[in-house]
Amino acid sequence: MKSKEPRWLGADLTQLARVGSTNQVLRERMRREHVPEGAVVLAREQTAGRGRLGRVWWSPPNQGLYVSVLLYPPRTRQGGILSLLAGVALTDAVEQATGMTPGLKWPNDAVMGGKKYAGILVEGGTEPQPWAIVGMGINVLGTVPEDFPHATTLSQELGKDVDIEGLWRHLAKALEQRYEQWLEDGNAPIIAQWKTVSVTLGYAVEVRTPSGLITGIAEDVSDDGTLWIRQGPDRVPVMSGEVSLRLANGAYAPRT
Ligand SMILES: O=C(O)CCCC[C@@H]1SC[C@@H]2NC(=O)N[C@@H]21
Repeated sequence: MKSKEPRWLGADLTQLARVGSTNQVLRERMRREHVPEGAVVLAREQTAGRGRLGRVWWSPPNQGLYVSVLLYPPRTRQGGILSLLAGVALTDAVEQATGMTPGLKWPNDAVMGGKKYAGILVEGGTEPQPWAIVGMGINVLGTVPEDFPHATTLSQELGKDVDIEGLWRHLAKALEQRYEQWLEDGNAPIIAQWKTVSVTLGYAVEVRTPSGLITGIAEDVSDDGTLWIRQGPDRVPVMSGEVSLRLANGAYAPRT
């Protein structure tokens, strides 16, 4: 995909040294005033970074890219696809910034060397119009503490430092391009790209879903973002959940 300067994403940019959560900063501003689409909040450190499922996102100072972007997806479109879209854009950006192609584990864990280096949290609503805050936390520099054995940083995997500002420039462009591609062409090209970097399809998996544990072979992701698990003659759809991949020894890799 051709790389060009973002035209609207980041035109409204708030850069902060230390915040609780960039998603929260953007949400609070939305409660006070109309915020334009493409508004960005970037921080060098988060003290209460939010992860999926109520977890805390480790966000030490000057080591990561902690960013939230506001989008107003059209009412007629499935906003649920945005977390997969953000994963695809992040992969584009890391590839452009480092020359390495990382992977994506469904729905949107960004992985390199079998470990998670970034996470995506999309929070949204429908009033007064559909909105989505796409929050991305990327472990860029240094190493992760030992109590996160399944996490990593980009520099740890690459064996050299990665420029956080440069990575952000690539990410802003990629996110704008993928979002515009989605507005113009729909879900299919995003899902097709997601599949090319999938570290899920073809694996034996265990998926923790709101309605229980599902095991089987991850067979497909349909254009609406649903993961399909093969269980013998049956195919089971999974709309949301956390995937663990089965390892060679038969155990499931703990969720990242
Ligand atoms: O659990 C996950 O994998 C998602 C982590 C998302 C973390 C990012 S950091 C920037 C933004 N602000 C937050 O509070 N969370 C997201």
